[in-house]
Amino acid sequence: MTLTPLVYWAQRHEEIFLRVELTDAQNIVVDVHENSLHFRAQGHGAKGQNEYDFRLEFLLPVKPEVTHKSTQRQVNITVRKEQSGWWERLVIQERKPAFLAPDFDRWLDESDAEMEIREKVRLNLKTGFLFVYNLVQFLGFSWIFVNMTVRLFIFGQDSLYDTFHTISDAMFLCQVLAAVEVLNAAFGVVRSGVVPAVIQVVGRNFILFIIFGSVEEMHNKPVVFFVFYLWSAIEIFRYPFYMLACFNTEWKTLTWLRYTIWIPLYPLGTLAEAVAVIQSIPIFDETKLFSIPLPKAIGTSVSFSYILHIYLLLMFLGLFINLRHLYKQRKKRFRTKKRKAN
Ligand SMILES: CCCCCCCCCCCCC[C@@H](O)CC(=O)SCCNC(=O)CCNC(=O)[C@H](O)C(C)(C)COP(=O)(O)OP(=O)(O)OC[C@H]1O[C@@H](n2cnc3c(N)ncnc32)[C@H](O)[C@@H]1OP(=O)(O)O
Repeated sequence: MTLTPLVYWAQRHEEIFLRVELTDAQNIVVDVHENSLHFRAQGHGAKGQNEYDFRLEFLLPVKPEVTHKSTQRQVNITVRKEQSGWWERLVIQERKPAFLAPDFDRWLDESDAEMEIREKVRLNLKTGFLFVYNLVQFLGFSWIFVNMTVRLFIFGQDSLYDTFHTISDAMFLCQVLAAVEVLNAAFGVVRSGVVPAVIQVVGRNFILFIIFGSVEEMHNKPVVFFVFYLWSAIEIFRYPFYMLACFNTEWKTLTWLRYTIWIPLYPLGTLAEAVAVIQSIPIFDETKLFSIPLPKAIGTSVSFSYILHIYLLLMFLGLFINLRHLYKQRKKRFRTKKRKAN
């Protein structure tokens, strides 16, 4: 005897979902023809182990291709609508068949489904934007790192003296773009802390634009090489890690590198930046660049080097905040991974 199983349904603008209440279904046949669907299978349904069968005459045309997946408890069928849109009911007859009921687990009304579409579009746009941003930064920092490495091999120590002239344009571009990371954190585009991102971006750009960019005497100092090399050494791992994260993918070695090599690089990078600041102090004193003029009664001007002394203190505060942040991120990442593995 052929029986009818219970069938639950829900829809989206593009597709129809059917859930057939049959456990351990076998020999499943689902035929879709113009407006109709015919299902046949053996399994355990409301009337025990038997052959179950049903037919639906859809309200509007559907595409002939159909996908179905059988789990231990049910058979899930997805049918694609011929034209995107919202159906006022599933079947052509106004009285719905007795075996058919709404699938409240998947049920959305039209406005909820539209919101779901908008959310999907928003997510796709966000992923696309982040992927392109990370790709551009990866290419920029890779160019910097490879260029500096090749020049070091070819010109040896001499290459330390002309880093600014050969690399600074690319570094300016990458570091200006890095301001996006502060905005991403501030507007919740990514789950980063705003304070660590501000410290990172403002800290580096201060060194790049004020200490190196505006003081010509700093351009041919070897410290530029060390600062640029240490900055780019982390970024050639960090950005590809983010690129994979955009697609919820990861490569274990890359994840390990992203969350580990900051341990030596961050203190070394801060040290190199501090050396640059210290080397620039006498130059600022001498040239009076950026000095703050005072009223005649008090004196001539306050040298920018006072600000630099304060900045040196801020650097170590910033270093502490970001080391703590990176340590927490590392612990969170590897703890979650271990838990998932157990
Ligand atoms: C206004 C007052 C300013 C005062 C300034 C004072 C100056 C202080 C100076 C301090 C010294 C600075 C020294 C420094 O410049 C030296 C160096 O950089 S040396 C080189 C070594 N450096 C590093 O290793 C640091 C590299 N930078 C970073 O790691 C980040 O910039 C940092 C903000 C420090 C941390 O990153 P974040 O908070 O984003 O952590 P995660 O990477 O774990 O990300 C969290 C989650 O967000 C996702 N995410 C983040 N960004 C993206 C992206 N672009 N695309 C896609 N996804 C992204 C990420 O996947 C994580 O997701 P989940 O939680 O799901 O895993």
